Amino acid sequence: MYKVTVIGSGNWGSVAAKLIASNTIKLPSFHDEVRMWVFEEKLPSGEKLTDVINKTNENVKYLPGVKLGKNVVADPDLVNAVKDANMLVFVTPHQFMEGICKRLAGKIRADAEGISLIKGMEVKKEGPSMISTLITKQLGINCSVLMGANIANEIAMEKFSEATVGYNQNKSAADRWVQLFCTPYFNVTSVEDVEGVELCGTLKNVVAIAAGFVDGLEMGNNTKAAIMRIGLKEMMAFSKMWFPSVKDSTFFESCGVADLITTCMGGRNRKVADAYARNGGKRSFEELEAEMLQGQKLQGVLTAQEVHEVLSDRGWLHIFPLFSAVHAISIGHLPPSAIVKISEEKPRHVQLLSSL
Ligand SMILES: NC(=O)c1ccc[n+]([C@@H]2O[C@H](COP(=O)([O-])OP(=O)(O)OC[C@H]3O[C@@H](n4cnc5c(N)ncnc54)[C@H](O)[C@@H]3O)[C@@H](O)[C@H]2O)c1
Ligand SMILES: O=P(O)(O)OC[C@H](O)CO
Repeated sequence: MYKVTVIGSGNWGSVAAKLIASNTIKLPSFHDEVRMWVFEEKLPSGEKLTDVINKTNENVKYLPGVKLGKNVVADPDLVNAVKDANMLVFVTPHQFMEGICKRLAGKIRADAEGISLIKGMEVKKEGPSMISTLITKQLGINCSVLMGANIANEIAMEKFSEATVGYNQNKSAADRWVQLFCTPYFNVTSVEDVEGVELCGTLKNVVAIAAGFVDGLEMGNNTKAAIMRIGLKEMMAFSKMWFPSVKDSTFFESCGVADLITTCMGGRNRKVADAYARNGGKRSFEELEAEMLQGQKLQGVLTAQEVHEVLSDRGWLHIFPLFSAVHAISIGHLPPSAIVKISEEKPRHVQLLSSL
């Protein structure tokens, strides 16, 4: 029997728990109960978020108005939440994963399998390191990934979308994850390319920030399409430079071009970057994030910084003018309008990218 714990309970974490719970209750090889670890916090009412989720079956802070399923049990104790589980679903903002893995090391079942829904990476001396790698190294478990064109609120309303599971070798684990997540409105397929899938999900957040700048400057659809096209080229080039095994075909799955489109049209990174540009860069991302997202977290600004670190370390910044501009603008070194200045570098940029 398989027992599932979801580690994380933000906007996407809550929707993931709902999707999974709708399946575990029907599939005989899974325990009905889905445990969801909650980073505990007090609500303005003075009540604890975990208590309210368990009382109302709703994550009133991160996914208000949506029932999670009676078989979802919120648990504020991380170690207790994972102790019986052999299928671990990781879905927190990426900056918290190092600490979470440290707390989980030695505390999980020996036969556990993991899947990461987290869009983000870490910076190591040798270059970018993916969150699935962090999980595998720190916890000693196999870790697949699930990414896609997945704005959580739309999936919570059961509107049709697709996602991609990325796996390395372990196809039977991938099949089990597909079975666990698939519903009539959430169509999941798998590809043997963990890094490719995870890099798509991670890097599209940087392009989404660029798309938000374009919207905030009211530059129109053609400019936004150009930014998305250049962004996709940089995503592919960056991925293949660091991970040569990444497959071109992965970029045409839901995790690739489809996620890039949805995130540049309707995501949180786009929304906050739009506000940043409208304010002429005078209000920081931190301030806008806190005001506009009410506890939800942006990943794009931090990822742009991480991308900048690994590229500058290698002297490769000039090959990635869009990624570089997003970072420089988001820390206030360039004005938002600099996002289209990359076109001036076009001949060199195109030449460099096509030589990769
Ligand atoms: N929301 C979406 O539409 C969506 C869709 C696909 C993927 N994702 C990805 O899923 C991941 C999780 O995003 P989300 O939308 O579920 O979260 P979120 O941004 O909605 O919420 C932030 C979460 O972080 C928690 N948190 C705050 N401080 C913490 C700490 N110190 N330690 C641990 N947790 C802390 C909060 O309790 C909350 O659960 C991210 O990588 C995101 O890119 C999100
Ligand atoms: O709202 P964002 O910008 O974090 O994007 C959400 C998802 O990643 C879209 O697939």
